[in-house]
Amino acid sequence: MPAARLTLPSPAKLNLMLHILGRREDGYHELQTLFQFLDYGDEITFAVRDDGIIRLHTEFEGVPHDSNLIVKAAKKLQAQSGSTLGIDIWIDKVLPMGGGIGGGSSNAATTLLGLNHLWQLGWDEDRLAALGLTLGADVPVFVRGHAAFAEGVGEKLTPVDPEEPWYLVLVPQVSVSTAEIFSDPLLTRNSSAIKVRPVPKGNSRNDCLPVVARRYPEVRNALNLLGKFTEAKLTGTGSCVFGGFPSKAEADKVSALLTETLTGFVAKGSNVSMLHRKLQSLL
Ligand SMILES: C[C@@](CO)(OP(=O)(O)O)[C@H](O)COP(=O)(O)OP(=O)(O)OC[C@H]1O[C@@H](n2ccc(N)nc2=O)[C@H](O)[C@@H]1O
Ligand SMILES: Nc1ncnc2c1ncn2[C@@H]1O[C@H](COP(=O)(O)OP(=O)(O)O)[C@@H](O)[C@H]1O
Repeated sequence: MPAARLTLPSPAKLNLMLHILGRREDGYHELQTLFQFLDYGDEITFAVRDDGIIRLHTEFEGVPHDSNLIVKAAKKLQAQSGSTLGIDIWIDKVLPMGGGIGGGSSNAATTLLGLNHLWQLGWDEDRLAALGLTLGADVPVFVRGHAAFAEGVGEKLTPVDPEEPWYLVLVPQVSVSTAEIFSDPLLTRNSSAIKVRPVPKGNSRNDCLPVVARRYPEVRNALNLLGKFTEAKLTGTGSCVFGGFPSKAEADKVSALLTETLTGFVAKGSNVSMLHRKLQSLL
């Protein structure tokens, strides 16, 4: 019998590269991207209720209760599994919203995996990932929990094991709308598909970067500042900017210089999500 209460991590992700290959008829874009997790994220606490009610107790600025991806994920799982149980949920939110580090998608995945465990549904990862995709393109990789090369709109995943450096992630104080970037006429949408695996070196660009940097001076500034110390990259559609370092000490050193004027954090890259490491430890 699993415990009726559980606290689980909800890690961030980085897109180590992101190429846009084209636009589908439904308006969504065909991508090739490399996802890696960070050992850094939110913490979500779940407590089972026996009356079927789903309630998120933590308020989010600008996100109504029923639009929150945590609530949406819980309601979909309850409806599709036929469970009569409910859940109380609290979140310690540290991940910036609209930062391209996947906080909302990660929260949805942690909810799906946490409730699968607490409600004893016995769903396998394929089923949870398929449900997750209906909530957002990035949810499946968080459900699977392994760094991955992603294709399609992000749902075709091949596990990969890139290096796991320490990262300094800068958080410009702007929220970038993914839909806005993907509808910009200046976006490059014709990168050729990479056919060989693993992705050859020299393919680390993010096709969204020129459009995001043009629209957001705060992002441009972060790229310029970090670029003085290491290759500075954009994750997803931004706003976060990151660079890799061989040790925590080196990342901390640059962080101390830059975070005088910019918000940021240092975290280790990880090919196995800390959510999955925690779930493994419960078995
Ligand atoms: C591009 C990525 C890379 O990780 O950006 P970030 O959001 O993380 O920055 C993601 O795949 C984003 O996934 P996600 O944030 O879940 O996007 P969704 O909510 O599914 O889509 C938001 C909107 O972006 C556009 N969109 C999104 C994904 C995609 N492959 N093509 C698109 O054109 C669509 O207009 C869609 O309505
Ligand atoms: N639990 C949640 N955490 C974060 N954002 C959420 C959540 N639920 C809904 N959202 C909405 O999703 C948007 C994108 O959030 P997020 O996933 O954090 O950014 P990104 O896709 O840029 O990494 C937010 O601006 C917010 O309106």
